[in-house]
Amino acid sequence: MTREQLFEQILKKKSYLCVGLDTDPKKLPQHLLDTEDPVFEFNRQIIEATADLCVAYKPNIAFYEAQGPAGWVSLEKTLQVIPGDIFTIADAKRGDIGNTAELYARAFFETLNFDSVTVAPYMGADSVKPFLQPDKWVILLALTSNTGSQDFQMLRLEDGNEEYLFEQVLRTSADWGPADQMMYVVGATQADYVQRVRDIVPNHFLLVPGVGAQGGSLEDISRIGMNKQCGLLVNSSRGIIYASSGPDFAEKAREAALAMQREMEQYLDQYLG
Ligand SMILES: O=c1ccn([C@@H]2O[C@H](COP(=O)(O)O)[C@@H](O)[C@H]2O)c(=O)[nH]1
Repeated sequence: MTREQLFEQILKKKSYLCVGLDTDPKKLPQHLLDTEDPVFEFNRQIIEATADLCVAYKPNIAFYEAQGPAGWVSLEKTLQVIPGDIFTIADAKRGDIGNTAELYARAFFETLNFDSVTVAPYMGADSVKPFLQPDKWVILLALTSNTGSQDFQMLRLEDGNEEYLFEQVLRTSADWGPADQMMYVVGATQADYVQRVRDIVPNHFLLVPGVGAQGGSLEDISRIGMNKQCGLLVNSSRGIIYASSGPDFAEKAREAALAMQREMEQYLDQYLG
């Protein structure tokens, strides 16, 4: 999917919501457990209930890998029921030497036909370049939402500018490819630093996890992070897909997604540059 197509969807749906399909077999509603593929059935109903409210789905690959071969089957079937105009993100956090990275890119872009994949930039340019493909996106971890982001990302560099390491990561990696093939992960819990991110990458899309269960503010991230093409995909996983654990799970997921979409509609009116 191109940047223009993504922006078109954002304007059409008045939403920059990404629904995280972090489907944990242990958290599935009881009544789905005797279906042929409970994980797929759960995802199918979540997608049916939320597809008109979101512009992206982000299965976190760990939830599928942990199930062995059956998990990959559930993931493949899930991708087949996601409407073609919705952006798909393989949250896989890969990163390896060039020839291995090529195989990761093939796995997610060709075999599974995802639009994008998350990658850790720690191994540098050659580990990222194989993901720079036409109409596909690489989403680099920049400033993550967890407390461990302090350990490395927030280290001050002794380079005279006293920049944080995450700023150097943004500055260097922004030259690896065009802004219409690269996004950055920036946690919603990091609102205090989002202006610093925007000072370095004003035009890139940011994938923003960490609202809802992790406590990040949708308002703050929208006010500080939005650019002329919105430039934000805000993810919520548990807050939407586990809004209820009962037979009404899909209905409650829709209500949670609708609440976020309505808030996003306001921010698009207010902050779209
Ligand atoms: O910095 C990061 C990078 C990735 N994630 C992932 O996003 C979702 C968040 O789920 P919630 O249930 O909405 O908290 C999950 O897949 C994480 O692995 C992140 O949280 N922070």
